[in-house]
Amino acid sequence: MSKLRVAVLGAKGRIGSEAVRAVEAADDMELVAALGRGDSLDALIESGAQVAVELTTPDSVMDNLDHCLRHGIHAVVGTTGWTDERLAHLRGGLDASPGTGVLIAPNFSIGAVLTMKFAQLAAPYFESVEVVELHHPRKVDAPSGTATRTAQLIAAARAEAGCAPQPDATTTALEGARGADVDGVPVHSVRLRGLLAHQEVLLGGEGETLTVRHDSLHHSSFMPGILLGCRRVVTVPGLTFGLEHFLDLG
Ligand SMILES: NC(=O)C1=CN([C@@H]2O[C@H](COP(=O)(O)OP(=O)(O)OC[C@H]3O[C@@H](n4cnc5c(N)ncnc54)[C@H](O)[C@@H]3O)[C@@H](O)[C@H]2O)C=CC1
Ligand SMILES: O=C(O)C1=N[C@H](C(=O)O)C[C@H](O)C1
Repeated sequence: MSKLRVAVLGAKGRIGSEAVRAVEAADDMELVAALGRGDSLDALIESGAQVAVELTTPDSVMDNLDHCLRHGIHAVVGTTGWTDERLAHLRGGLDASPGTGVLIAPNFSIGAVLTMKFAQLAAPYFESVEVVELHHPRKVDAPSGTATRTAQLIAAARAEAGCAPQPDATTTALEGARGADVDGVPVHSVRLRGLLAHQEVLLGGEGETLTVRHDSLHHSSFMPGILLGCRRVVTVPGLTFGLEHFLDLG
C-alpha cells in the first residue's frame, strides 16, 4: 500500500519538530517536506504532499492554508488564532476547492479533548464555571486556543440548558483581574517557566466544586492526534473543527 505523503509547516518549532519525528516514525506515512519560516511554499507542490500539517504561528497560518487549498492539499491545523472572520475566509477557500479536507484541532491530545467534553457535560449542572489555562512563557497568544474552545463549548451547553448568567458581585476590579470574557465564561491565562500546556475547568455549585484538570507534560502528547488527523482528513472533505469528530467518543 502506498504511504501517505505528509509535509510539516513550522518544522523547526516546538511542536513542529516533534511532528517531523512522529511522521518519520509512522509506517504508513512518508515525510516529503519539512518547511520553516522563509521557505518557499512551492516545495509543497514539488514534494507531492497530500497533507500539510500546519504548526506555525497565527500570523502565517492563513497564507499557508490559502496556498494548500489552491493546490488541493489537505491540511491538519494545530496553529491557534481562529476567529469567526478567519473561519469564514477558510470556508470560502474550501468551497472553491471541493474534495479538500481541513482539520483544525484546538488541541491534539486525547486528554485535552476529553477535558472539553467533560466540561461541556458538567457545565449546565453548576452555577459557576471558570477556565484557567497555564502555559510556557514563550507562547504568543492568550487565551490559548484550547481554553477559548472550552469556554465556547461551556457557554453553548449552558445556553442550550437555559442556565442563568453566572453569579458575580464584582463592581470594581483592576483591568484583567476577572480574566477574559469568552461568551460569558471567565478565562484566566498563566505564563510560567517550567510549564508546557495545562488547563483547569473550575465548576461551583451550592456546597460543592468540581475541578477538571489536564496536563500536557511533553509535546509527544499531541502526536497520536496529529497522525490520526492526517489519516482521516484525506477522507473527509470540508472543514472539521475539533479532533473529537475523528474519535469515537460515544
Ligand atoms: N493544537 C495543538 O494541540 C497544539 C497547538 N500548538 C500551536 O501550534 C503553534 C506553534 O506552536 P509552537 O511550536 O510552540 O511555536 P514555535 O514558535 O516554537 O514554532 C512555530 C514555528 O513556525 C515557524 N513559522 C512561522 N511562520 C512560518 C511559515 N510561514 N512557514 C513555515 N514555518 C513558519 C516559526 O519560525 C517557528 O519555527 C501555536 O499556535 C501553538 O499554540 C502547539 C501545541 C499543541
Ligand atoms: O502553544 C502551545 O504550547 C499550545 N497551544 C495550543 C493552545 O493554544 O491551546 C494547544 C496546547 O495548549 C499547547
